[in-house]
Amino acid sequence: METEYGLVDSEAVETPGDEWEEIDVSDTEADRIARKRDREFEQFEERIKDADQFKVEQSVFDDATFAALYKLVQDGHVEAFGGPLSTGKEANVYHALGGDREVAVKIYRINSSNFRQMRDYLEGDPRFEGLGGKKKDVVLAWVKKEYANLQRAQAAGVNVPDPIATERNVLVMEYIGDEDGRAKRLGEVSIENPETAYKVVREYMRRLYAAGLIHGDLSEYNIVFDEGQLVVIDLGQAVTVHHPNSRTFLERDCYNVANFFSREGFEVTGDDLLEFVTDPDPDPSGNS
Ligand SMILES: Nc1ncnc2c1ncn2[C@@H]1O[C@H](COP(=O)(O)OP(=O)(O)OP(=O)(O)O)[C@@H](O)[C@H]1O
Repeated sequence: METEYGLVDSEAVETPGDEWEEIDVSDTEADRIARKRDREFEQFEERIKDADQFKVEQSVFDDATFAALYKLVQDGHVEAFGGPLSTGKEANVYHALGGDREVAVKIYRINSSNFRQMRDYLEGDPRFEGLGGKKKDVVLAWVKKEYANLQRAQAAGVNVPDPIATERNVLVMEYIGDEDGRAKRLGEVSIENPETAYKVVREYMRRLYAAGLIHGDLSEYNIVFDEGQLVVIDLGQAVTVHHPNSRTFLERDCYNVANFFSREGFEVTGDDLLEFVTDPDPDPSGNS
């Protein structure tokens, strides 16, 4: 069954009828179920490979990635895939229909991922102690880290996409955007009141830091504007305060954010922002 989204509807995977299955008397029920599942998976893989939005990418998605997508469909987290929202070096992000809402599906590439840099970002993180240097393990840990970071940020009161599920190298999260497309980045909109926006971002950074996390790549590119709200995205590289370079990452985030808002007409320095973010009891009325 074709859907407007492409065709990865689990319902659409034809279930073979008994008539074309030759029953081998030596088969156990478990064997038959396993064979049926294999066939359904093969059909799913063929359909997804043929879907327009994946055509250019099929060479980079290995069988294990298709199996992960299939599992997410079976578990009801994804019903049908839409088009790509972003095609990056490490991952592609696709729009999709979830069980009851629109979702964003971020698929990391195992092979072309810059896993050495990923490994560096995982260093010192008590959640991933003992992680070896194998490329696949690093990428899979990274996906789990991104999911855990979203959960932690959300619990700390930071507006981030709701994390929904992970499976191997795939992360499913809430889609931030509307029928016209993904939410615009802060750098793509004209900000009416930069001071208010700055204070929201500043408070998000403080909450994140108080929860032991530093975004590590925060700028106008990773903050989006959705229905009057600012939402922080891309928490994959966010590190815990235990990371040996956490202070450097925090300073960089503060300078990037402060420079952006200064360019937008609200004068603030990276040092002012750093002081606010690391102050356990800051004065919220302060302008810095
Ligand atoms: N939950 C989401 N809802 C809607 N769009 C999203 C979502 N997550 C990511 N995107 C879109 O995909 C783009 C890339 O996502 P993200 O920054 O998480 O991935 P990335 O691989 O780190 O990309 P980049 O290398 O460009 O930083 C975002 O800029 C945004 O446009």
